[in-house]
Amino acid sequence: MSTQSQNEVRRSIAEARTIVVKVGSSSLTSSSGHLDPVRLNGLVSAIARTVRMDARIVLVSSGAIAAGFGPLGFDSRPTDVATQQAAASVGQGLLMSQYESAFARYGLKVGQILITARDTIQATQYRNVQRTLDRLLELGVVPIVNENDALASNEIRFGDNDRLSALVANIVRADALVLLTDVDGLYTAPPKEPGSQRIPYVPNVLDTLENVRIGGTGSSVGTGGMVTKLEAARVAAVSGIPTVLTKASNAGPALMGDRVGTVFAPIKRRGTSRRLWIGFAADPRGTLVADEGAAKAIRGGRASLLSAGVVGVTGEFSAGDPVLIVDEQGNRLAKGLSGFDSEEIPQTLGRTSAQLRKLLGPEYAHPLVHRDDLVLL
Ligand SMILES: Nc1ncnc2c1ncn2[C@@H]1O[C@H](COP(=O)(O)OP(=O)(O)O)[C@@H](O)[C@H]1O
Ligand SMILES: N[C@@H](CCC(=O)OP(=O)(O)O)C(=O)O
Repeated sequence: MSTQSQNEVRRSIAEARTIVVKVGSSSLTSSSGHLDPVRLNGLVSAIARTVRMDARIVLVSSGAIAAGFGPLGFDSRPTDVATQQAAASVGQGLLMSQYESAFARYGLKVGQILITARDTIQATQYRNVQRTLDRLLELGVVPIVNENDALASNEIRFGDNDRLSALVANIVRADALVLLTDVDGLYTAPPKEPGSQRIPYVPNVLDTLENVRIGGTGSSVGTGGMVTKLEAARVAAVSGIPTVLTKASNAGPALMGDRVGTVFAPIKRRGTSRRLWIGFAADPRGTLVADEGAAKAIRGGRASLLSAGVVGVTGEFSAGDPVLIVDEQGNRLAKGLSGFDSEEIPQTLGRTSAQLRKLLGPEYAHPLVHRDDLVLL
């Protein structure tokens, strides 16, 4: 895919039909960390204007914990997981109630979707989330997504909503991702540092960003800082989706394609939702080790992984489960869906399809990972 100019990327955002807008806690709260209705209303007004111009918007909104800790009598955002979960449980309803009345002023309905990381990992759940989001959009509803903080277990929590928003952009096959935060884009260093400058355009977010220093959160309420926003922009870029990162008060101009914030160009053409799930969301259940020849074929693209080129297997999984494919040095090559149960694999290793047919029967004469089920990393 040839590199697009900044203007082209901004125009594609202005013309996007389906857009995922992510807003961070720091953009919805006052300096004391409590939910700020003025900021929330400003965002809703920008989104409503875009929806009126026939766009479909999914809003990924943080802010449940921020909305909940005040009513529970805490002075500041809690730091332990159990109290954060309790605050999110109280705050999520309050957050939705504010969104519901703010969008109602523009005649728009909202629908709440709370997602855990597991919902993006398991294929059936992923499709379920996809079906609900698609239907809400068809019905003209603005889906409002947050991580299901009250239930998310600590080990596999997103924690921030940045990466979740990039996965949601994949799920709804979005044309653009808009990341709204408390700074106007990516800077050459954390913006509080004197001399740091905004970077208006990143043509390839996979390149090392030379002379850019990325730091964590700048507020007492934000979670991932710039690190997770860049991860989100990377996932979007390799999924064929352009991203604009800017401050929440610039939501309107960003959605119009104006030169605010930082835009990240898409790098690859958009894959199918299923391949994107395999590549980004699926949690590998085991590992297959490819020999030198197979590793080369896989790196070249469009090759299946045959049992003849596999020298090792670890993990317990069933046919259809996601697996990681590595070379003999342990370098990650690809993710794919296994064609066999893990316990069937040892007897197939090193054998050609003809040998498998003869030794084990015709049902074994197929690739270990078919190329349609394989995504390069
Ligand atoms: N190079 C950088 N450019 C811009 N912001 C940066 C950079 N490094 C760190 N940051 C910090 O990232 C913060 C935004 O992330 P975060 O606080 O998690 O916000 P949100 O709540 O919107 O997710 C900014 O306030 C800023 O202090
Ligand atoms: N899901 C949490 C969001 C956690 C968080 O602070 O995320 P972010 O502001 O996007 O870095 C909440 O609603 O409070």
